[in-house]
Amino acid sequence: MNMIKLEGLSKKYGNKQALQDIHFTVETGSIVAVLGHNGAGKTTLINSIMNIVDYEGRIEYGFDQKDLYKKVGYQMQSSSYESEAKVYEVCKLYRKILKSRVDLDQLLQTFDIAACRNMYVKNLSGGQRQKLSILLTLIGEPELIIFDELSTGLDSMARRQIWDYVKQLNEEKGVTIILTSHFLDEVEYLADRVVILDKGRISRIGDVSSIIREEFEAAKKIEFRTHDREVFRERFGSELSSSGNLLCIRYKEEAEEEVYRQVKQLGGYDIAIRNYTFEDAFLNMLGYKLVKNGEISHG
Ligand SMILES: Nc1ncnc2c1ncn2[C@@H]1O[C@H](COP(=O)(O)OP(=O)(O)OP(=O)(O)O)[C@@H](O)[C@H]1O
Repeated sequence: MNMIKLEGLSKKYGNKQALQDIHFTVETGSIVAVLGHNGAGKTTLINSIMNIVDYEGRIEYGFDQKDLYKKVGYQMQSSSYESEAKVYEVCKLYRKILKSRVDLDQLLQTFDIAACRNMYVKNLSGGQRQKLSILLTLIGEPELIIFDELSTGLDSMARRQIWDYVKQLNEEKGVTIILTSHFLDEVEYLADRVVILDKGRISRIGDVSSIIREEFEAAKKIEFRTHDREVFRERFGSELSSSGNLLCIRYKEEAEEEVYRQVKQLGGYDIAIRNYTFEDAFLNMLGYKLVKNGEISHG
């Protein structure tokens, strides 16, 4: 069953074509990541789904469209709730507006911010604010939650924690999730399916695992250090690449033992055999490069 179906979605701001002919579906119970560099059209796509901007094309919902704001929880990039208010007051306000009966104390405990209930929102740390903004999307007990840049600005501990909350919500409560992201590790950890936007168009769509398989077939990689790169360059030619201090050889799975033996024999050390990741696939297919924190930009 589909939660969302987009057919020929396009959006222009003046002369600027922000989205062009977007087609895809979001299955109920799935996690779909929309990935793309700055300005690729991610927020415009989400705003169209939320009916916040006008657009051309068609969006079908797996529920009555008049219930959009009841069925969908939307965590926006910049939190719009009142930062001069206290945490518990904001939660109560949301519960009242959404006519919800959800147990706020329990939610605050789940998100590990019960101790902050009487603090002003403006005094929360970045991670606590982010947790609060996720908590607020849950008050209406939505069937679909949209996270726009789920973990931007968080440290690595807080990111992991937030990812686990999101996974739990999806697995235990069956909530459908759409998230936009710049982060490949986040997409690989969370998403069943990924939609890659490039300048307002879909450049690739598919399951995370099939994208990796399609990009690398049955290849794996062996990474290692060496004091003599030249000898490896001569032996492995174009199958050899380097990343910082490491050398990497791409090989077909059946050649594993032989490649390992040769790397050792030629003086490779700190040897590790790895599967290709979504990050490898993404960089390979689009010529993106990684910048700080694993964020992506056009190479
Ligand atoms: N209100 C607007 N008026 C004019 N142009 C806009 C407007 N909003 C977005 N754009 C343009 O549309 C394109 C897509 O923007 P959008 O914000 O959807 O991208 P994004 O992928 O969410 O980017 P980011 O990762 O930086 O948030 C960009 O070129 C942007 O400059």
